[in-house]
Amino acid sequence: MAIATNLGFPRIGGKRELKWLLEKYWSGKIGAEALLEGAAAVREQNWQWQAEAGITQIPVGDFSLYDHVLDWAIRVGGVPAAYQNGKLVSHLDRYFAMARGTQKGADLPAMEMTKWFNTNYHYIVPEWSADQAFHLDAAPFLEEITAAQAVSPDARPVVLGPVSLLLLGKLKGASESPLVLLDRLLPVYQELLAKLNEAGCAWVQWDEPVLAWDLDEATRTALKHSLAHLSDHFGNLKLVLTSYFESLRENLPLAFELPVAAVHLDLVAEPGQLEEALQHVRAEQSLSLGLVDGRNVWRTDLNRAVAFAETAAKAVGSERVLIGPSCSLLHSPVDLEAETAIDAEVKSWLAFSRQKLAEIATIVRAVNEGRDAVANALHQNAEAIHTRRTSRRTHNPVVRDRAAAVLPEHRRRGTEYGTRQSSQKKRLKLPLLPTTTIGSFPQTSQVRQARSQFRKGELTDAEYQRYLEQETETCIRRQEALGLDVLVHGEFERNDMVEYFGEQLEGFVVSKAGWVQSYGSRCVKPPILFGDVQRTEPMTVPMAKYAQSLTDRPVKGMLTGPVTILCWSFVRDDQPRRETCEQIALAIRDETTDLEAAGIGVIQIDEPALREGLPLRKGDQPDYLAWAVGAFRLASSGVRDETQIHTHMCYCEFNEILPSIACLDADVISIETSRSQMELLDGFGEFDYPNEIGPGVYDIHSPRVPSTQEMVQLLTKGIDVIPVERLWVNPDCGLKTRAWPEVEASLKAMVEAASEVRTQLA
Ligand SMILES: CN1c2c(nc(N)[nH]c2=O)NC[C@@H]1CNc1ccc(C(=O)N[C@@H](CCC(=O)N[C@@H](CCC(=O)N[C@@H](CCC(=O)O)C(=O)O)C(=O)O)C(=O)O)cc1
Ligand SMILES: N[C@@H](CCS)C(=O)O
Ligand SMILES: [Zn+2]
Repeated sequence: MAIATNLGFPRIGGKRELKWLLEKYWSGKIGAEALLEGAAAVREQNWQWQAEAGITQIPVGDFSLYDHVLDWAIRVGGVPAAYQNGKLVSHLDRYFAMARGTQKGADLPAMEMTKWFNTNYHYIVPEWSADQAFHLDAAPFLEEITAAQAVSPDARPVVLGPVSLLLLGKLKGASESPLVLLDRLLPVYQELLAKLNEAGCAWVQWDEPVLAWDLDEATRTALKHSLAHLSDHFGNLKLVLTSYFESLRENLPLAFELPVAAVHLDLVAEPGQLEEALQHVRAEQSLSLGLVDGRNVWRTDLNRAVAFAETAAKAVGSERVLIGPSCSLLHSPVDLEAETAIDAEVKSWLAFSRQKLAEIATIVRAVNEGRDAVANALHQNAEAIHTRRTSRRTHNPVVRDRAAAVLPEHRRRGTEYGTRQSSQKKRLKLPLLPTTTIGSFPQTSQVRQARSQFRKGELTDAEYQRYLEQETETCIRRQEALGLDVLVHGEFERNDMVEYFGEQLEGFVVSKAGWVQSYGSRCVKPPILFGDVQRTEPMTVPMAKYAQSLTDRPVKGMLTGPVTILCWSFVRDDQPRRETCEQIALAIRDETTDLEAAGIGVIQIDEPALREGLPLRKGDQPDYLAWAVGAFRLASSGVRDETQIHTHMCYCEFNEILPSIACLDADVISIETSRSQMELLDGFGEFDYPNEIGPGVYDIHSPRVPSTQEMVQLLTKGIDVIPVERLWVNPDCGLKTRAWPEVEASLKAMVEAASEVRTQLA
């Protein structure tokens, strides 16, 4: 009998219960007990939903109060020395100090956060030390297992394997790989396996997501070594080795060689790997088939999925087949049933997490009981798949003709950067080291509430517009008073920098409650890109014009770039991403040229997700970079020389893609650098980045107000690397998550720092 499994469920809760609990706890409105009780209720609900849907092996340990990588760092004793501070009294104080920093009692920054593979989820980067000692700290995990077993006896613990855990972290103060710590870490995993045996677990999900990467010999050896070493301690446990987001490719033979009871295949990333897996699966091994897309929202083609499952079952026997999603459902919204406003036709094409569970159960029944047992479900599914495939809404000839007519000159500015720079200098008349910000200003609860009231009809369109204009005007006046050189309108009208555009572009629908965790309590609601994309009217021009009408200083037009809109949306899977990106680029190009025509002289096109979209395998990267850069250039190059194009990037290591960043040919790029004390900028210097750069001089992720002097030092460092006439002064990223008092204080210090450095240079 094939088994229904799941690799992980969204932890934020159907109504973002965990978000509200966390934020209340952080603001002191509730205590630890209420937080933990509330979190346990969300976890329990998740298990119930999964069990009711017919999932036998429900995951346990996938839930987290903030981040599962942080949980595992702590479970193996990886609390950096600074956080072993006696002033952090409780386990929770320490946990959240590591996740978010603290200024209560101890003064500690947050640990580094970065992207989880190629997703928009961010994890906390474990910090290992050369003298790292490990010990098992898994009591809460074991308690969770007991609680899950009460819901479903075959609950399956999710363990982040030792090789991935080490490699996802950084070994501080050493140039060696964190894998040098592996032998010290393995006894902790050995102890954990003993506890899982004691708990009566049968299967364990052994996540080694690094298998999705190109692996060097050291990592391959580490995987072999770790599992060979631990296999003596498996006892009754059966390990399913899991990786996701990519096919296993050349790592596939290695995965099946390892002493594991099953290997998981992300068959959404690459269906073709099933055939190869059937060649390598050993007689005693099972196959875990990731047939339901865990990170997108489309209904699974069940007839096709069942055919795959049947092929596997025929080859190895259905008792050796596990069926599940391609990856954890962490990256999917919770429940499509909550969506009462999505267009009925599009809704019939969608499946969120709860619907995906039902799909898994249907595939399993089809394999175990025969297709007839689920004939209705298969029939309905086939109809939905057919209407989606043939709908006119997914094929707009006007859009397709326009995309087909794009010529190389549409991706080139009229002249070289040097010529443009002099036209822009003449027009903008900016001082040396111009100061600016990245776009958003605080999204206060009043701003969000006004939007919420407008949506509920409690504010009229005119009232809401007036409110937004007032906020914008206040923001402009504050920037003028601070003495910033290039202003922004503040983005008060935007719920999110991608969803806002999804709401306005044809080819998208937006959900009401399709939240996905981005980091900690912060969530995003990716718009759903189902069809051909077209702009029906200007999206940002009226607000940009209004903001510019308030001041003599230049106000930057603010757009999100095509690659970022693509990466942060749920994107159609019926055509190559490059084609979809090209359509978005054309829509943004229209907006760019309309902003220019409206008199906006500086236009920023944000591309913070350019790096995130990079394929995990090196061999696939050049192709992606070529079309992604091409899309940005298509979006940005329809303007005249004197119109200055900015771009912005954050949350990533840029150095490996520097040549592509230079190819974007933006006149100015602002980048996140302050957390690395401008180290990132060294790459730009060494590479001899040709255009202007604004390295972030302060970290916007923390409420801490930086001093003028520290920013003077950072700028001085910047001048060592980049010619001063090409340097800009700005924060790391937008200020939407911050509060006004700290924003004003920080920007005041930033403007002072720029002016002090100008004086030093005069
Ligand atoms: C730059 N980042 C972004 C990423 N991805 C995006 N799609 N967008 C990004 O900006 N990835 C990388 C980073 C991740 N960073 C962040 C930072 C901040 C957030 C965030 O603050 N998210 C908000 C939700 C934002 C939103 O869409 N809000 C809506 C709905 C607001 C809401 O909940 N309204 C309540 C009432 C609120 C009240 O009364 O106060 C309601 O309707 O019930 C809006 O503004 O209209 C969050 O809260 O998590 C995300 C990623
Ligand atoms: N313009 C956006 C970019 C965030 S990456 C902002 O300022 O929030
Ligand atoms: Zn940013």
